[in-house]
Amino acid sequence: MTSTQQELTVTIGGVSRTLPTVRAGGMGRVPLVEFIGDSEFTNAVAQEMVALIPEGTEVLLTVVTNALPLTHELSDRSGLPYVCARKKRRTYMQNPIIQDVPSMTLGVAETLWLDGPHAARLKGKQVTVVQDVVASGGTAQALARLVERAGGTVNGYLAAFRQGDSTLPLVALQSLPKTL
Ligand SMILES: O=P(O)(O)OC[C@H]1O[C@H](OP(=O)(O)OP(=O)(O)O)[C@H](O)[C@@H]1O
Repeated sequence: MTSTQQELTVTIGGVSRTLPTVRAGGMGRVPLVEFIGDSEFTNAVAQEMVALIPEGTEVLLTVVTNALPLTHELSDRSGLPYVCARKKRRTYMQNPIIQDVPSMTLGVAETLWLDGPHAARLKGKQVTVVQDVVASGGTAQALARLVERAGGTVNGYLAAFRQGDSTLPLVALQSLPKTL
C-alpha cells in the first residue's frame, strides 16, 4: 500500500487501485473502496479472500450495495451459498426481519431488511458475515443480529478491508487508514 497526502493505492492479487477520497466533516479525506463497476478488482479481491473464509462456514451473509458483487464472486469461488440483506423494503418481501444499524462512521442511520424466505436459509446454519469494508463495525453488528434473529449462528466476520479500530473478531485482507 502506498499513500500520498491525498490518495492511497492498494494492491491485491496483483491488481492495483488508487482509491478515491472524500472529505468527511472534520475528519479529513477518507479513502473509498469501490467494487461496483470494477469486475477486475472485485475478482482479484474475492480470489484472495477465499482462503480467509472461516472454517465451518455454511452460508455467507452480506448487505447491498458495494459488498454484493464481492460476495457473489466469493460464493462462486467457494461454492458456499449467500444471502443478501437490503437497505430498503421491497413490495415483494414476505415477513422481512427488520434491523436498525447503529450509527456509522460515514453514513446516515440505516435499516436493514432481510426477506423472510432468505432469512429461512440462515436457520440452523453457521453464517459468516461478509463485507467490503468494516469501519465502526455497526453494519457488521446489525448483520449479526439478523443472523441470530433468523435462527442461525455467527461463525465469523470477513471483510476485504478493515478501516478504523472496530473490536470485532474480524478477518480482513488489508487495513486502511481512517483518513488521509
Ligand atoms: O463498519 P461501518 O461503520 O458500519 O461501515 C461499513 C459499511 O459502510 C459502507 O457502506 P455504505 O454506507 O457506503 O453503503 P453502500 O455499500 O450501500 O454504498 C461499507 O460498504 C460497509 O457496509
